Amino acid sequence: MIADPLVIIGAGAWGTALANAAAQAGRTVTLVARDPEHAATIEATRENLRFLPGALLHAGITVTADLGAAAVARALLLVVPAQALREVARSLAPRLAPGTPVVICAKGIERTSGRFMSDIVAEELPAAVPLVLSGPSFAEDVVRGLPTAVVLACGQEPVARSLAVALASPTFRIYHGTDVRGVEIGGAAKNVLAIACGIVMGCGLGESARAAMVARGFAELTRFARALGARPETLMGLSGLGDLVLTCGSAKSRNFAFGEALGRGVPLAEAAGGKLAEGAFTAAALVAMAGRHGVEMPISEAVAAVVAGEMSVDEAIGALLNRPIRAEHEII
Ligand SMILES: NC(=O)C1=CN([C@@H]2O[C@H](COP(=O)(O)OP(=O)(O)OC[C@H]3O[C@@H](n4cnc5c(N)ncnc54)[C@H](OP(=O)(O)O)[C@@H]3O)[C@@H](O)[C@H]2O)C=CC1
Ligand SMILES: O=C(CO)COP(=O)(O)O
Repeated sequence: MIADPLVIIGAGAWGTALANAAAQAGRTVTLVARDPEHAATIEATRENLRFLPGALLHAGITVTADLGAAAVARALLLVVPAQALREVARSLAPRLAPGTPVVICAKGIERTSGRFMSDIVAEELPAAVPLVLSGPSFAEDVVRGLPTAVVLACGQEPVARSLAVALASPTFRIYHGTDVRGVEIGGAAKNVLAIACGIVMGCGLGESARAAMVARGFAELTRFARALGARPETLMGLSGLGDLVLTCGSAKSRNFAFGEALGRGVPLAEAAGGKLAEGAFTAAALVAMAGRHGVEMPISEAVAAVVAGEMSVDEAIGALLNRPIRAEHEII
């Protein structure tokens, strides 16, 4: 597939890291920032001081604030927060050539509509070919060229395969697949579960509690995915288990760090420390969707209640610890 020029919308931490990874893979990359001043500073310093300091941009990357760059894109990466994705997709609609592959890199569910990111792209960019990229990948690792593996899913298998080849490198291994729903569920739900693990650690409940939380979190995420028609094996892969293990086990995760701060008693309004914790926005939508499908997600429900200010951290922990004793695989 011809993926040049590759246009990346969103010059935050992940957009910048992906720009470097794609340039390393040989792509011609344009990185589009929202703020012209931010774009000019990155272009001049070759560093994204605001979101990813300490990493130099690959020489082949052009930085701009002009969304019009999307008009010549042979492939486009959408790397803005999940709650901004619709607005950004809508503004791209008149600019994008029909049939352009649009890779969703945000991990979340739209709060106001309860829609997945691929549904939003289908609504706002009906002529595009939607793909979802997800998996264990901290921007600061990827931008340094540390190795990881992610998954790229598209309903059209040949598009997923050829774009994976176009964007991959030995240190940024991209597997491909067709289970778009499964891949996006993994990315969205793990953020909520990472908040739960952060709370556990912030409260000092210990590593055993965290491991139990990961396992029970994985159980509820798999139940949810199955009810929504995703393939269970997708959730056992990079976008489910892989990313869950990463973000539930590292304070480098903003979702985990947010939960950890809550667990330490930092007030809700300050716990994210000005950083993006996607799970805080996704939790309520995830739980509502689970409810509509008759799926029990007690950990996600507890996180949703805490981030909505409806339950204290102690009450949420108490509610989870005092659930009835059941057979391990009883809840469906
Ligand atoms: N960071 C990571 O390691 C990874 C992140 N992701 C996902 O990628 C997505 C983006 O995260 P990340 O890059 O880390 O976030 P950052 O907070 O680092 O950056 C967000 C970027 O989006 C821009 N933005 C915010 N709102 C809008 C809007 N309404 N219109 C246009 N641009 C907007 C911001 O621009 P401005 O500066 O002008 O506000 C900023 O450049 C999230 O869904 C995250 O879960 C996925 C994998 C890894
Ligand atoms: O998705 C990520 C790593 O795969 C990044 O996690 P955070 O958004 O929690 O930092």
